[in-house]
Amino acid sequence: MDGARTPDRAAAPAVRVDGLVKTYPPGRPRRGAPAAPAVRASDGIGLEVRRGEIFGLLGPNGAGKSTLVRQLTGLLRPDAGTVRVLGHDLVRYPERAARLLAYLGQESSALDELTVALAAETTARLRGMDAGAARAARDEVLAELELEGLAARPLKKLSGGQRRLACVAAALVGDRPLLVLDEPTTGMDPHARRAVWAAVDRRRAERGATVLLVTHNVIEAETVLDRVAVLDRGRVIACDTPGGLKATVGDEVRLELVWRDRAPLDIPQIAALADAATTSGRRWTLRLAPDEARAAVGLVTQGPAFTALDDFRLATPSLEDVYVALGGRADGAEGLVRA
Ligand SMILES: Nc1ncnc2c1ncn2[C@@H]1O[C@H](COP(=O)(O)OP(=O)(O)OP(=O)(O)O)[C@@H](O)[C@H]1O
Repeated sequence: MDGARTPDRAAAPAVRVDGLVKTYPPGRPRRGAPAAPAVRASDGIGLEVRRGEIFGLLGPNGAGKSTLVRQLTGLLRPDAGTVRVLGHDLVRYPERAARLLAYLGQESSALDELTVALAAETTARLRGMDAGAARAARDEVLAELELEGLAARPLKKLSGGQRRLACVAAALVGDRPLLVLDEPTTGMDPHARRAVWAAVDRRRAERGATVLLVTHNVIEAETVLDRVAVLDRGRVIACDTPGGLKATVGDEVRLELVWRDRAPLDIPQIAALADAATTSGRRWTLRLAPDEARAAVGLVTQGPAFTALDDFRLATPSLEDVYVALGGRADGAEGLVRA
């Protein structure tokens, strides 16, 4: 057996990936359309996720996030490279994934015919719980995600956000040590989103679970993640804490000014600021060192400049700024959706 005698499995990281390569083969030409070229969706990926982390995979559409997690969960075989989950080699033994991790994919139509309650209970049974424990786990997760009112409804008759929430509930039963969640909050309202993040965090805090989260929602990523890997064209182009990544763009501060009518350029200091600003109608955006930003805020919040000012906002760089600074495709940056 692989690693049955491996003494250090207990100390192994939650996930360890080395040299992962996956190329989708070219498609066949179809009537009138040329053959689709081969796509190298994982291009030598190396990653380590520590136990107990909430670790994010961030990147634009088509960056290779889902391809990566499908290899991490034993669903897709890499062309080359290794995947170890809690010390288990999932390329050699993909069948072990089922007891090591819970995976919530982008599509989850498998549960469509079941009611919300049965989806959670059946998943718990499939994860090895006896009937009584499965019912208890079902009741607990439905209460936690405030789904009791929908318990008897089939998933296929729910709204998109409700359906997604029911799928999250099913993914969370059975206490798997690793939760792999691909865009779990898609389509959910803020209340449901908060319930999901609280439930995820509880599993980490109370049960020591590790969470690997795929997202392109920048705001969400900044608030919930311990560390984040930025993917672009099948490669990890950065991996750090959100704060560490933001530090890579320096300690610049973004200052946005919105003028009531037009900027008071007759004030010399404002005219000087204009040179450094990117303007869009009445809106100016400035990237400044913290002391310059402080001085600029002082300038525009008093006297005649203040009279001309409609609004201002001071912000530290976002992960979106980082992504662009790291050289992510300009078109890809549009894939980073704000909440
Ligand atoms: N089954 C497939 N056959 C061929 N190419 C594929 C297949 N699945 C994905 N791809 C291609 O592989 C690349 C990576 O896709 P993937 O779905 O992993 O990206 P992603 O980062 O998850 O994107 P999104 O944010 O849109 O979900 C893309 O160029 C995509 O078109």
